[in-house]
Amino acid sequence: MISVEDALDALFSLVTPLPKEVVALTDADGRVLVEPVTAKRDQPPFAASAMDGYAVASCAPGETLEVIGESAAGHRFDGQVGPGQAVRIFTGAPVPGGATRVIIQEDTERDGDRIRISSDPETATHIRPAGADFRAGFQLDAPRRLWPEDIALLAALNADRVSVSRRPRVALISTGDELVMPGEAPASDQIVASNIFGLSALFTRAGAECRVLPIARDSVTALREVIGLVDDANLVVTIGGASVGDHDLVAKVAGELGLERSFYKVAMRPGKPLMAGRLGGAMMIGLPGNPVSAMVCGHVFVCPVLNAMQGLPAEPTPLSAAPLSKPVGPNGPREHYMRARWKDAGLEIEDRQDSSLLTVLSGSDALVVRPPNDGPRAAGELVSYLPLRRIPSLG
Ligand SMILES: Nc1nc2c(c(=O)[nH]1)N[C@H]1C(S)=C(S)[C@@H](COP(=O)(O)OP(=O)(O)OC[C@H]3O[C@@H](n4cnc5c(N)ncnc54)[C@H](O)[C@@H]3O)O[C@H]1N2
Ligand code: MOO
Repeated sequence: MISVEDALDALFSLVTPLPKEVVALTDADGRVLVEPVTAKRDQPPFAASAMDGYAVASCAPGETLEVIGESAAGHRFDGQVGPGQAVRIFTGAPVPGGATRVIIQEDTERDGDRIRISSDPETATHIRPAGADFRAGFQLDAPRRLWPEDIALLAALNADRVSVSRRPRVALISTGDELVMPGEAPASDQIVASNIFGLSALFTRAGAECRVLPIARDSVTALREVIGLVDDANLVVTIGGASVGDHDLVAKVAGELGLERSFYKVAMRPGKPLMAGRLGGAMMIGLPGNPVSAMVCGHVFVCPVLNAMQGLPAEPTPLSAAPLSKPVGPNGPREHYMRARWKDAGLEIEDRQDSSLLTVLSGSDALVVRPPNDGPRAAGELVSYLPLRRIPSLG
């Protein structure tokens, strides 16, 4: 058995980065930008008003000024504003020459073409200088995964098309006589295949294009046939059949088909019977069948591999630190990824850690990572964790 760290290194050494492609900005969310994008002009391109009000050269509390024109967003006022004068202005409009500040309209009283400044106007200038957001030459660096906020920035940079990594093509294969697809009627000794759907959702979020192949039944012929359906995948992920039972055929069949095995078995919990190698032109990762094991390995191994394929740095999924809200006993010899949820400003490790419990995983906020042979930990002690849910605004 090798450590999680060594397994990740071995996986990264099997990765071939994918070529780039150009996509419309509307298709770029979640993709990995591989070429930097540079601003060709300042934003805002002119000094702009931050408020609705009046642009003035100067004014004193209680003074009366003459309104000589209007500057609206998209319609600048071309003249100059001088002492004793004001230009009606709206949020986002260019500030006219000569103006030093914008008086918000709440601090004025309008009477025909004159305004009277209140006795106590706000002192802020309410002017956004040209280039306050970015200057011509500003660069959005690559490689980076594009989030909605980056898409907004790219649009502001006037990029309608961007260079991103091609999506890794992932073929997902479930194995087992006991499995039926969701929606089908299971026999009394069958269950519904769940892993591929969770994994496919996870990998799609990691930028992959997933193809779910038919379930491979527990026979050499069936498994060979389904593996034969993999055509242009960059990564083949099998689920189940990885352990030592009589019906666990993945290692045997993949070996017969020419798998150059990199490693088998990792000192972690859950996820011990993980296998990886190169099969023809693709990388192969054999995940354990237990649903929680498969998902945990998806987070710990497959997502970093997909990131590296897309040109991101070959790095483990970053961990954070938080206090425990309840004590936990000592850990065994394998690195343990324990399901936990936020409680009382800390992480509470779930009592039930069996790797078949999807209800526990689905209700968890984090995987607390316990190093091999870690001692007991008291409430309040800091532990490392891998966050499972990252965007609170999405629920
Ligand atoms: N004698 C030993 N037995 C086991 C060991 C061991 O070291 N020695 N390791 C255990 C561990 S740890 C795990 S994890 C499992 C992994 O087994 P496999 O990868 O061979 O998986 P299966 O036996 O095919 O299935 C395990 C479990 O998961 C269910 N399953 C499988 N595929 C799916 C799917 N797509 N969706 C939902 N559920 C699935 C399957 O029905 C089984 O219940 O081995 C232990 N045994
Ligand atoms: O270690 Mo196995 O991956 O369930 O629980």
